[in-house]
Amino acid sequence: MAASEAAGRRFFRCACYCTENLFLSRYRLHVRFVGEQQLRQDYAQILESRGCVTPEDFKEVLSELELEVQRRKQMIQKAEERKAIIAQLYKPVQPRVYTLREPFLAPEFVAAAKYSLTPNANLSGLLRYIEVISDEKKIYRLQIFTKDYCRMLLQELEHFEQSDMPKGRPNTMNNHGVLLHELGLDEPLVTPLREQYLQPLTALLYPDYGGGRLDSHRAFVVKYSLDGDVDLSYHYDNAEITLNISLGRQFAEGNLVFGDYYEVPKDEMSYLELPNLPTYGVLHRGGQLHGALPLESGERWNLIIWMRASVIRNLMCPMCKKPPQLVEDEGYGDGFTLEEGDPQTVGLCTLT
Ligand SMILES: O=C(O)CCC(=O)C(=O)O
Ligand SMILES: [Fe+2]
Repeated sequence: MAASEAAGRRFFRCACYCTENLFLSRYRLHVRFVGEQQLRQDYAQILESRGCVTPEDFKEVLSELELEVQRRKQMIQKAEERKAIIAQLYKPVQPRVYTLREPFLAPEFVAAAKYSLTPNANLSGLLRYIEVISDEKKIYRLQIFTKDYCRMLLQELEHFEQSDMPKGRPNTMNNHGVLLHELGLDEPLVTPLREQYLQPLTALLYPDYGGGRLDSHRAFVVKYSLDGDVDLSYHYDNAEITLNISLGRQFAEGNLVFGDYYEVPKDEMSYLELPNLPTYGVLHRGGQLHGALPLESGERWNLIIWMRASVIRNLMCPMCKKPPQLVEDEGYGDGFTLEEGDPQTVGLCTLT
């Protein structure tokens, strides 16, 4: 895919990527960071309450944040370099998994998508095919892949993980996993999955959240193990709608936890715990607060698809909650678009 183009359109990210939602894993805190003074002013108290007490502790936080900002600024260029190297040198062990075929999908999922495409399809009709986990939280579950496909995909992902290919981090909070677009799985696999099978469902399930107007995504696999990431802090996603598919392997615990939608005041939080069922996917709104409890044994691999609708996010970036300040990016970027006649100016990302 040419830089900044996907299906003939250009996608962008929001400039807040370099200043907002920086995650300090040691203190389990997301912060905004533009400089030392602002950091002290905004976070000294909460950081102290979480154990950042000595001047050295604070210095460490500062250098960690400066490093992360540098990483983010260079990310676009690095991602393009990695993609080019992988395309040229990586030899898949399971080439079949790269191109979506209907037999890879669970029959109920195919039936739900086919039903949703019929002229009189409606929500109550669709709910005959999928499980409602929470009506109020709008969380749904259904089998997505066959067992065989999950096994083949895991074999491919593990082969890639063990190869000496360059690898990016799946997101700002997970350290272990695979970015699907870097591996070349976007165009032949995730895009048709989203367009032909997922969007018919999300159009009925989430009409007010862009479910019928999805036009890009970011897909990645997260891996949890006792010697890597074991859990995931509470957060919301940079997505309108998320699909989280459990791929396996053998594991104990590591349940997902869902709280309320991000706009709901904190003292009213209600929690829902959900085990990971291999081959099944959980659909939720990106703004639904969630996290993952600690894994107790084994390895847990989940495929996460952050689905995006530019018509929604162009009005407000879900991360900084302001109109997006557009910055050039590669591929689907973070899903923002610039429509013709749009008065917004485009900032160029400073690659330092
Ligand atoms: O651990 C999981 O399965 C959830 C991952 C997740 O929420 C995310 O990557 O946004
Ligand atoms: Fe998430």
